[in-house]
Amino acid sequence: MKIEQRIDEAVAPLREKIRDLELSLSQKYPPVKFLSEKDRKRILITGGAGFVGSHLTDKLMMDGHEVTVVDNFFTGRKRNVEHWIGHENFELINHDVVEPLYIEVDQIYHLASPASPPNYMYNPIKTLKTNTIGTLNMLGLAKRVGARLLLASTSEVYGDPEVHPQNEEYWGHVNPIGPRACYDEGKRVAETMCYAYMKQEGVEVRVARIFNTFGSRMHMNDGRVVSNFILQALQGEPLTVRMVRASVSVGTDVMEVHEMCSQGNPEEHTILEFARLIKSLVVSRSQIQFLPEAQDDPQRRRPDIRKAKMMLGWEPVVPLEEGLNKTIQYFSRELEHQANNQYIPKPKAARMKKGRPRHN
Ligand SMILES: O=C(O)[C@H]1O[C@H](OP(=O)(O)OP(=O)(O)OC[C@H]2O[C@@H](n3ccc(=O)[nH]c3=O)[C@H](O)[C@@H]2O)[C@H](O)[C@@H](O)[C@@H]1O
Repeated sequence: MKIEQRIDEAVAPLREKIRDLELSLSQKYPPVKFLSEKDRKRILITGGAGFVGSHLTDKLMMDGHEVTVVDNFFTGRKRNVEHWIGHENFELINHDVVEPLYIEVDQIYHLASPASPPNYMYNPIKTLKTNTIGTLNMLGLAKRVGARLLLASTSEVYGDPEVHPQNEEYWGHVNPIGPRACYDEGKRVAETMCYAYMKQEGVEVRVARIFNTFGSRMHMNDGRVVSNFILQALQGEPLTVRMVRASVSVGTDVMEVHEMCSQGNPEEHTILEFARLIKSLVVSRSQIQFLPEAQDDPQRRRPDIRKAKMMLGWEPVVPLEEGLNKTIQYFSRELEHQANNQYIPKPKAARMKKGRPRHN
């Protein structure tokens, strides 16, 4: 290898570092409203570096509040909130909610938990601990400091529903020992804990049962249907259809919730329709591949959002195709980012003298 080429290779990572440094020095934050001391809240978001949590962080920061994000980065990523790092209203703490947390806050948005089936099934005991011990810790904090707490729950509390569409009065149909139980039952007991703290200790609680979501900042390995299909279509791989049931979306709407509400897009589509739609939006040549159904996979789900509409005036505002197109753009950029980063020369292993390595 020529000497110039070797120098170039050695200097490339330094160039990259200088560029990052320059970027961080010239960093401008998104515009933030000014709130008086009286209106400004100190808000804790557990799981605030995740897909839904980071969008909520943006909304509350831009509204002018002080936001503390707590994340253990199992599925969350620093990249999702890096545009706020250094802002005087923002703090990022690497912490696992399974351990107690002692801080002063006015409101808690408790979102910490893996949410996609592959992620929550990866370590079911940890998923249970996060949703039970983690929720107890956050409710304990809410009680101590007099904060209001919102729990991000899930339509999975309905299990494989026998009632369609699902409203808040339906108690659900969950297999308590099946592969999804760590999440379904974990969230069910988390809801139970919220209402016990409300009744016994007077803690103000809110519960949002969020249905299947997709949007920017989803992890590439999330494994939920929309991100899987988009990535497969973009990479020309077969779209893996396991089920022909209904699914729903909330795009990236940030929701305001009071009391208990089911929230999602009541527009219902089969999984095959999603596969075909995504394939055509991506203009992909991918095939559609039919796989066997997963165990305990719910047959149909659709939220009845009448209560959310009546009490909060909430309804989804992002049309399906618009949400899908934005998500497609996001994943295309992610794939590009990944491909570009592959060209950065990896640091070479330290050269060793010939002979056996010594261990001191
Ligand atoms: O629906 C919900 O309420 C819940 O959505 C997800 O659960 P799920 O809908 O099972 O998530 P997906 O993995 O996106 O599955 C949706 C459907 O698509 C199918 N699917 C998934 C992935 C895939 O590659 N192919 C495929 O056909 C699944 O078998 C399933 O029938 C999350 O686990 C929950 O956090 C969320 O609340």
